[in-house]
Amino acid sequence: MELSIEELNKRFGTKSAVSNISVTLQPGVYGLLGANGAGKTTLMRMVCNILKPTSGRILYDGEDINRLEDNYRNLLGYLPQDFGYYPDFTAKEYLEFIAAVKGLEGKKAKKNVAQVLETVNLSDVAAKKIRTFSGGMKQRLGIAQAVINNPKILVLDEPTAGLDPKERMRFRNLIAELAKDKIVILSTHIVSDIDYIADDILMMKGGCLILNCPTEEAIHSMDGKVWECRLHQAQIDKMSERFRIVNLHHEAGNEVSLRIVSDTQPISGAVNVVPTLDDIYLYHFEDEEVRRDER
Ligand SMILES: Nc1ncnc2c1ncn2[C@@H]1O[C@H](COP(=O)(O)OP(=O)(O)OP(=O)(O)O)[C@@H](O)[C@H]1O
Repeated sequence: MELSIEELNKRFGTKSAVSNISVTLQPGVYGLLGANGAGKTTLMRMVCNILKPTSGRILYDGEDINRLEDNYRNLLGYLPQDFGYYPDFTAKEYLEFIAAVKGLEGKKAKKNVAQVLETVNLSDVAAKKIRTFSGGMKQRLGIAQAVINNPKILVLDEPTAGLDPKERMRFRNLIAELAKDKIVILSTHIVSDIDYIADDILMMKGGCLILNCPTEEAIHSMDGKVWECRLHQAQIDKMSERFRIVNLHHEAGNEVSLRIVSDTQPISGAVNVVPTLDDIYLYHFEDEEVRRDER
């Protein structure tokens, strides 16, 4: 199974939201990272064939997705950012409704509804109205509707927005479990959402794909660029003007320990440390709003 995105462009008037993206996806979890407005949603909507590209094409196993029509839709599961649910439906009613929309009927629909409720751990509350659900429960219901047809391609747009740390962890485990034999694309601007579960990192900036490689490789690309040092409180302002500070921790006696991303040693005495995904994000998005780990 292969999804090939070829020279994909999307313009809104004069605004280029997605610029010339080419990437081939195979089963695995792809973490789509980028700041707000980077073009993640636009790319995902094109992958789901909801939005037509200005130019370029997307092929599923060599066939243009436009030609596959309903067959392609049946392969897809999509959790949009603004996932709309019906507050007066129970979880079960809602999933039965989605199953019908997706063309599942009778016993098959019943079986799949029960199965996905189990998978997302909502069986106990299947008969409760969605309006009584917490944010995390609603997001899990969102995942359930996306996977009800056992899709080959699962597209999740900012699926952890509004979740508390415990829900985020549960969510990560759920995705890892669901990802088998699927192409999963998960967009986020929160690095920790994809830490551990993304096999590959796709990083977007200003509509362009600026990084496309296995997560391990992306992390190793930062080898020798992440530093730690201890400084006096009074030196911090100067350092933060000159360098990208990933982390800052106040120690005893007016000392501060700093984690810095820099191509060269920022200050004598600074030592190289093992990089993380957070460091990569900051390295590439120094000029933009940085929303890192919200654990
Ligand atoms: N329908 C539209 N009309 C005009 N401009 C649009 C439209 N949709 C998106 N854009 C613009 O395209 C750019 C990319 O938007 P997109 O929503 O894809 O980014 P994103 O990375 O998903 O950001 P976010 O995390 O905020 O959702 C933004 O500048 C946005 O304002």
